[in-house]
Amino acid sequence: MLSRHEDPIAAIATAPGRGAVGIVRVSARQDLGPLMAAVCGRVLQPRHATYLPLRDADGQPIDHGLALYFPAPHSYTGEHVLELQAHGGPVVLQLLLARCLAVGEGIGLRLAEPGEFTQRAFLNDKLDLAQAEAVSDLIDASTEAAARSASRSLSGAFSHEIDTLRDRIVHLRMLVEATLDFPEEEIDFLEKADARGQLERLISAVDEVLDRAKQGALLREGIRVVLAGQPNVGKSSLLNALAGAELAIVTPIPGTTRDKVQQTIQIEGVPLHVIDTAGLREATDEVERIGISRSWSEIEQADAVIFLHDLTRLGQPDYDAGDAEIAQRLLGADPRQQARVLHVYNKADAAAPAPAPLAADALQLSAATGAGLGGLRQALLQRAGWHASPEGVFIARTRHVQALRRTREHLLLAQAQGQSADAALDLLAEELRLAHNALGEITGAFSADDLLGEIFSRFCIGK
Ligand SMILES: Nc1nc2c(c(=O)[nH]1)N(C=O)[C@@H](CNc1ccc(C(=O)N[C@@H](CCC(=O)O)C(=O)O)cc1)CN2
Ligand SMILES: Nc1nc2c(ncn2[C@@H]2O[C@H](COP(=O)(O)OP(=O)(O)OP(=O)(O)O)[C@@H](O)[C@H]2O)c(=O)[nH]1
Ligand SMILES: [Mg+2]
Repeated sequence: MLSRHEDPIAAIATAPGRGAVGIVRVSARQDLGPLMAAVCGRVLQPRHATYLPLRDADGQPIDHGLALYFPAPHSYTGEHVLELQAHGGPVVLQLLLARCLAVGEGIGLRLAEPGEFTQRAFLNDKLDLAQAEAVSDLIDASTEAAARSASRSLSGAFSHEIDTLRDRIVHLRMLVEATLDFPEEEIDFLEKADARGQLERLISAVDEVLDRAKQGALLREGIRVVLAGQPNVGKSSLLNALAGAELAIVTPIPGTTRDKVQQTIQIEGVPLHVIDTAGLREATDEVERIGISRSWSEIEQADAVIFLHDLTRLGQPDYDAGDAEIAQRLLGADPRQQARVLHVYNKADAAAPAPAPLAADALQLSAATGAGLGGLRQALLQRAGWHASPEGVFIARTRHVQALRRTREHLLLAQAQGQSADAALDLLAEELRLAHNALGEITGAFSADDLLGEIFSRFCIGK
C-alpha cells in the first residue's frame, strides 16, 4: 500500500457545482502563505472565519466571502487547508478556482481526484478506511436510517467494534507466539490464560459483529425485488401502490409493460429497489419478446421475486397453465430459488374469498385498494433478512461482511487446531495471523493499493 510518508505531495483544489454557498478547498503539505496573501490579501488567523474580498490577478474582487485557514495537522486532511467560501454560482467558483490554480502553480497545485481529500485524511491517520467509506456512504445515503447509521460509522462506532476484536486476536496471538518461543512451558501459558475459552468467546463476538455488519450492508445496499407474473395480473399496479405514485402505465390490456420500470422505495429505512417487468407469456410480437427476455434477466439478478397471481382468474385452464409454466422455470428443483420467491395473489377486492387453497406462506392483497400491502412489506423485510432496529446499526459494506466471514473462518480453523490432541501450535498461530489480516482489511491496516484506489475513485469529486 501507499506508505504514509510517500503520498504524492501535490497540492489539490476543488470546487463543487451550484449551491447557496460554494467552497473552494485547497489542501497541501506545502506552505499556503503565498496563496493566502495573493487571494485574501493577508495571513489568516488559524481556524477563524474572516470576511474579505477574494481578489483576482488584477486585485479586483471576484467575490466577497469567508476565508478559513487550517494549519497542518489540525484539518480534515491533516495537511494545510485553505477554504474560500463564496457565493455558490458556478462561474464565481470557477473563477476563484482558476485564480487559486494560477497562484498555486509554483507548489504544483492541481485539481483533486474524486475522494482525494478523504484519501489524504486516511493516509494521514485522520480516519481509518471504514470511516472514510462512511463519508461516501453518508453523502450517498438514500434513506434517513442509512444516513444515521453512516454517521455512526463515521464517528468510529463500527471501527471501534473492529478494533476491539483485533485487540483480542492480538492478545491470543501473543499467548501462542510466547508458547512457541518457550515450548517447555507450553501447557502453562495457554491453560493458565484459558486460551481456548478466549477463542470461543472471540468467535461469538465476531458472529455478533458480523450479524450487525450484515444489517448495515442491507441498509446501505438495499435489495432488488422483481415483480414477475403473467400479463395483466397487476404488477404495475402493485409497483405504483408500493411507491405511492403513478410510475408505471396501467391498462386492462395484457402486455402493457414492455420495458422494466424501476423505483427505490424504503420500508423501515431499508431501501428496496423494486423492478416492474413485462408480463411473462408466449409472445408473438418482437418488441414484447425482447421485453420478456429482459424480465427473465431481471429475475435472475433479483434478491427476491414477487410471483404475482390474479385471484380472479384462478381455475381458468389457460391462466393456470401459464402460471405452471412460469413456476417451472422460476422454481425448478433448486430450493435456493424457491426461498427467493414470494407468492402473492392480487385483486382480492374483486375475487370471491380464497377460491382455491393457497400455499401456507402465500399472501393475498389488492393493489387497487391497498388491502394487504402491510403484510407484503413485512414479508419483504423478512426475505431481506432485516431484523434490527435502525438505531443500533452502523453502515457497512459487502466488503466488510466478507472480511468478517474470512476472519471467522480462520478463527474456526484455529479452534480446530487447538482441539486436536497433538495441537499443532504453529498451524494455530498461522490461522490467528490470517484472521488478524482479514480483520485488518476493514479499517485499512492491511489493504492493497488497488483496493484503496477502487474505494476512493467511487467518491464524488471534492470529497
Ligand atoms: N467548511 C467545511 N465543512 C465541513 C467539512 C469541511 O471540510 N469544510 N467537512 C469535510 O468533510 C466535514 C467536517 N469534517 C471536518 C473534520 C475535521 C476537521 C478538523 O479541523 N480537524 C482537526 C481539529 C479537530 C478538533 O478541533 O477537534 C483535526 O483533526 O486535528 C474539520 C472538518 C463536514 N463539514
Ligand atoms: N379489481 C382489481 N383490479 C386490479 C388490481 N390490480 C390491478 N388491477 C387491474 O388489472 C389490470 C392490469 O393491471 P396492470 O397493473 O397493468 O397489470 P400488469 O401485470 O402490469 O400487466 P402487464 O404490464 O400487461 O404485464 C388493470 O386494469 C388494473 O386496473 C386489483 O387489486 N383489483
Ligand atoms: Mg405492467
